[in-house]
Amino acid sequence: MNLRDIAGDAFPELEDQLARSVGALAVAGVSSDSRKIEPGMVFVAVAGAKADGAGFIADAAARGAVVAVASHNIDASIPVLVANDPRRFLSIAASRFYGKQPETMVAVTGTAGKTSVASFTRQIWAYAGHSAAMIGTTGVVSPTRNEYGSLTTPDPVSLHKLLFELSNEGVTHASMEASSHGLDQGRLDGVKLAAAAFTNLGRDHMDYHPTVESYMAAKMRLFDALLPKGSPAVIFADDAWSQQAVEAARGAGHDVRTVGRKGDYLTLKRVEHFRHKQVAEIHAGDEIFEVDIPLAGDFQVANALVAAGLAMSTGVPAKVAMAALEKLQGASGRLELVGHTRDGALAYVDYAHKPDALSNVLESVRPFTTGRVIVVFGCGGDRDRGKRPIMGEIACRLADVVIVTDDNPRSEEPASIRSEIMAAAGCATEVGDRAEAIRTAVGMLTSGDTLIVAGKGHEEGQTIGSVTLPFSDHAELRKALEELKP
Ligand SMILES: CC(=O)N[C@H]1[C@@H](OP(=O)(O)OP(=O)(O)OC[C@H]2O[C@@H](n3ccc(=O)[nH]c3=O)[C@H](O)[C@@H]2O)O[C@H](CO)[C@@H](O)[C@@H]1O[C@H](C)C(=O)N[C@@H](C)C(=O)N[C@H](CCC(=O)O)C(=O)O
Ligand SMILES: Nc1ncnc2c1ncn2[C@@H]1O[C@H](COP(=O)(O)OP(=O)(O)OP(=O)(O)O)[C@@H](O)[C@H]1O
Ligand SMILES: N[C@H](CCC[C@H](N)C(=O)O)C(=O)O
Ligand SMILES: [Mg+2]
Repeated sequence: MNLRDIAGDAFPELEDQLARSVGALAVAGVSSDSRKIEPGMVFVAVAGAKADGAGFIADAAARGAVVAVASHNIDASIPVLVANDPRRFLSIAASRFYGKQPETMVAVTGTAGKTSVASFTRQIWAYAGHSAAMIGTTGVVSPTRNEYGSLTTPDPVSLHKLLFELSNEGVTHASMEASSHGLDQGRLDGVKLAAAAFTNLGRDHMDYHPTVESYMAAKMRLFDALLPKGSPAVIFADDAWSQQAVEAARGAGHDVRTVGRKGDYLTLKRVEHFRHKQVAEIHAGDEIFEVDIPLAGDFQVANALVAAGLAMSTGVPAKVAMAALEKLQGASGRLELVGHTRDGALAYVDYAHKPDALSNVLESVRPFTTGRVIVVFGCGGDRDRGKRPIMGEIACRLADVVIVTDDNPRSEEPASIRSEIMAAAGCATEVGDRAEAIRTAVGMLTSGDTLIVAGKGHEEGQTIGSVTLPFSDHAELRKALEELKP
């Protein structure tokens, strides 16, 4: 492949530059990280949060890059092409270089529920007989893979390499999470979407997005910049931001399909909560279904509806999608029942690490808790500080017992993170060591209580400073429950 081939016709500003001999250069790959450059590759210089890629062109050239792409002209030993938006160039070039992706791809955005929706969509497709994969916070799941991941939306080069591989492995359907960082940084540009979805909007990532409006605008890029005009846009109807999402999707010319109590594509008429399942009456056009969803938590019904909407919008009949909901497995660490005490108190791991998620999960378990709701949680270091007191207040308002502990303090002083939470959590006890906090909570459990260990979900480490030590809420919770048994 030559440079002209991987740029295609998406960059009018490059046409003259590519018409010269540089356009015919054979290209061995593309990367925005000079440390990953191998001979013959294109280096794309992007300005990031920590560094400016333009400062690494010399390093890339020394490692064998044949050409660089940047936002402005820079003197270098290799030709430098000037593109309006190097991040977009990176994504489009990666998609053209790898050239293949599963035929049916969907993406879901929203503050909470992305991983669950992506996972449920994969499960519904698989139930309908398709070879299906999901890509998200918990990693990659496909008929042949179950790999742990680090980013919710991978960087464009890793993403397109992965899509190429999945496609070669026979995967025809793939669902992915579109994080606001991913959308803002154009990581999904070049993915050919058949449908897209929105779950909800709450406070998150205020360290990255200056205002909630700009956070919403980043999410809406999924509809106004990525989804091809006229495609199905599945929108959860019962969130405070639903109407705005509907308007954004309609404005972009999409086929809007709302789901939820106020939904018109899938309408939730009634839901009964049981300890480990919920029975929902769902209307799909003229058809009425009574569905046993084998998961706890109101929010899982919302996620199941969004996933069913995506599956139906990509060809799965309503009847098959509804039958698949009865077989759903929760995504790892999302209100996941880990065990119980001898007298039946339940202990869950959950990934709530932002205010709305925490209030949702605490409210979800209340209906089936005859005793106390006990919560153990902390807040990550080097992340939005504003959410700390908000989460402290929510915990004390919605739980009966609150233990504040550490959750990936990263470069921050753990005690000062805890004290910012404690400032608004007068009811709480502070136990810094997370394993000890979990043991303390388990020791308090009596019949009818529910314990939620929130914030880390599927994570397998605790990052203190720059070191990540092995740590699993599941394992610590199981150990503590085991120790209790005589
Ligand atoms: C703030 C943020 O989103 N950073 C992401 C971003 O990095 P960046 O572009 O800002 O990079 P930078 O470190 O400033 O460097 C600028 C450029 O110089 C290059 N460089 C740097 C050093 C060098 O020697 N040579 C070189 O070429 C870098 O490769 C980069 O291209 O692009 C990188 C590649 O795509 C990501 O790995 C990186 O994720 C960091 C590790 C991260 O922690 N991101 C989190 C916040 C994130 O993206 N989270 C979301 C949402 C999570 C959720 O709520 O679900 C996610 O999608 O995971
Ligand atoms: N639809 C929803 N509404 C509100 N809260 C939810 C919803 N779905 C999930 N949650 C809460 O958010 C947590 C994370 O869920 P999930 O991993 O599916 O969301 P996510 O959007 O992928 O989150 P992240 O951005 O952290 O990857 C759950 O453990 C639960 O506490
Ligand atoms: N994708 C999110 C996950 C946060 C999970 C929580 N355990 C924390 O470390 O804050 C982030 O990196 O901000
Ligand atoms: Mg996720």
